[in-house]
Amino acid sequence: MALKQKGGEISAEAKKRRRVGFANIDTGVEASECIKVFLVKSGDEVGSTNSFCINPVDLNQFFGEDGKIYGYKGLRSISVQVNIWLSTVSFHAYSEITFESTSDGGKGITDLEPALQDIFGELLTEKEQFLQTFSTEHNFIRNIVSDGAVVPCKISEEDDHASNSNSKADGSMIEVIRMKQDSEPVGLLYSRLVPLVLLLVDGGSPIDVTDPRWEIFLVVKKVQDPLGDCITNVLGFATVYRFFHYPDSTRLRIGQILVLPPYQGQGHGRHLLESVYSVAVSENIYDVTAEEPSDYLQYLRACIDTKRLLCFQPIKPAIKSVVSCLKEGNLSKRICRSSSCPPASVMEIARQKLKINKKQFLRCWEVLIYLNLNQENSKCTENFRAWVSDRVKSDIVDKDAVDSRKHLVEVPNDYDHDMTFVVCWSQNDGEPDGIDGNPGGNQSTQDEQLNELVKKRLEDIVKITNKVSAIPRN
Ligand SMILES: CC(=O)SCCNC(=O)CCNC(=O)[C@H](O)C(C)(C)COP(=O)(O)OP(=O)(O)OC[C@H]1O[C@@H](n2cnc3c(N)ncnc32)[C@H](O)[C@@H]1OP(=O)(O)O
Repeated sequence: MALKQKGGEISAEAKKRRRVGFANIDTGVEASECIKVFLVKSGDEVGSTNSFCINPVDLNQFFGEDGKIYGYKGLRSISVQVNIWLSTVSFHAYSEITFESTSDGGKGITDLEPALQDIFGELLTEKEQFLQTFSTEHNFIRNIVSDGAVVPCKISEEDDHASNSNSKADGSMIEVIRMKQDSEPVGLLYSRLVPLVLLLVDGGSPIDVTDPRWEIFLVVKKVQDPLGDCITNVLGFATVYRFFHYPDSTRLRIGQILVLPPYQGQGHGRHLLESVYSVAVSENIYDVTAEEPSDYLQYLRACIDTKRLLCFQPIKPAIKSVVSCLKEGNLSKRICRSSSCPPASVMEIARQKLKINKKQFLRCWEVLIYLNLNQENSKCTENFRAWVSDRVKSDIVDKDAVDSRKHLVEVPNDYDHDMTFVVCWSQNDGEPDGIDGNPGGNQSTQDEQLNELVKKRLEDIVKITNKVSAIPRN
C-alpha cells in the first residue's frame, strides 16, 4: 500500500486549528466517494485509472458507524483519493492513497489501512510484490481448476449461451467447473474471491471454507496465449451448499453467485444457474433454492425457470385449464380464482424432474399463465389482474399468519450448533384482521399498499414474459 502525501507535512495552519479546538468541524467524506477499485489483468495497467472500475455495493460499511473518512485534506474537492488495483490473475490487490495533508478536525484521522485489510486481508500487497504476482501466479487459477469437473449443461440447440463448453470465434472456451470444498487449493481459491463477495454481493459474507458441504461452481474462460500456453480466467462463480432433506435426500442452496462486472449481462450468470440445475437433475437432488436472492437474481431465475417450464409437457394441461377459466369465468367468484392455482401434483412433478422448488414454481406459474393468455382480450386481462391481486393478498395474509405462529429452536449437531434449528408451530393462531396482519391497520392505507404490490407484481410478470418471449423456444 502506497501513501502519497501531496504538499508535504501537516501545515502550520492545520496545527494552529488543532490548538484552537474544533473551530472547523470536519464533516468527513463518504468512503464510497473517494475509493475506486480497478480490475487489472497485467502489470502494465497498475497505476492507471483507465482500467475497468467496479461499482461496489457499499464501501461505507467498512468505515465506522457513518461510513466516513475523517482528517484528510486534498488538492481538489475530494480530501483523499484511494485507488485500488485488483488483479484478476491472482486476486491480489495494491492500493495508493493520495492526500495533501492530515489534520484532526474533531473526529480524528481515519486510519485507512485496517478498513482496507478488512476487505482484502493478506491479499493487499506492496507494489513490487503486486507486480510480481502477474508472473509468479500466472497459472494459479489454471492449476486449481485442473482438479475440477466440467459440468455438462446443454440447454438449447439454438442458443449458445449456456452450452456445456462454449467455443468462441477467437478460439477461447467458456466452461463451468465444479469443485468440491474438500481440498486446500479450493479453499485458497475461494479465500481469494472473498474481497469480490464483500464488495459486490449485497450483504455478502464469506462461507466457512472448512465445511465440506460447500461446493463452488466457477465459470472460466480458457484461451491460448501466443506461446501456446493455456490461460484460464475466472469470469464468475457460485457457492452451493448441500442441505439434508428429510428423510433421505439433499437440497442444493445457492449461497452466493457473482459474475465479475466486465462479464455481466453476457449469459454467464445463467450458465452458472443452469449448471447447478444440471447437477441437481443428474444427482436426483430434492430441489434448488437460493439464499436471500437479490431482485435481479430473482428475475434471472424466473426467466430461466419459466423457459424450462414452457417446454415441460406434464404441466401443459393445467396451464390450459387455468387459461380457459380466466377467459370465460367470472373471477368475482373466489372459487374460480382458487382453481387458477397450480395443482399440487403439477408442482411436485416439476420439482422431481426439473428441481424447481414450490415457491419458485408459483412465481413462474403467473408468468406461464400470462404468456398463454390472449392479451388483446380485456376480459382475460381483467380476470388475470384480479387473480394476481388475490394471490398477492393471500401471500401476505398467509405469511403473517405463518410468521406469528412460527418460532425457531436451536438444536445441537456434531458440526456446528449454530447451524441447525427446528421450526415449531404454536397452536393458538390468531386470524390476522388486516392484509398486513395489523388489527388496528387503516383500511384505505392497506388497500393502497396492496394496489402498489399488485402493480409491481404485474410489472414483473410483463418484464419476464417479454424477456422469455424474445428467447427462442426449444
Ligand atoms: C444469492 C445471491 O448471491 S444474491 C446476489 C446476487 N449477486 C449479485 O448481486 C452480484 C452482482 N451481480 C452479478 O454478479 C450478476 O448480475 C448476476 C450473477 C446476478 C447475473 O449474472 P449475469 O452474467 O449478469 O446474468 P446473465 O447475463 O446470465 O443474464 C442476464 C440476462 O440474460 C437473460 N436471460 C435469462 N435467461 C435467458 C435465456 N434462456 N436466454 C437468453 N437470455 C436469458 C436475463 O433475462 C437477463 O437479461 P436482461 O437483464 O438483459 O433483461
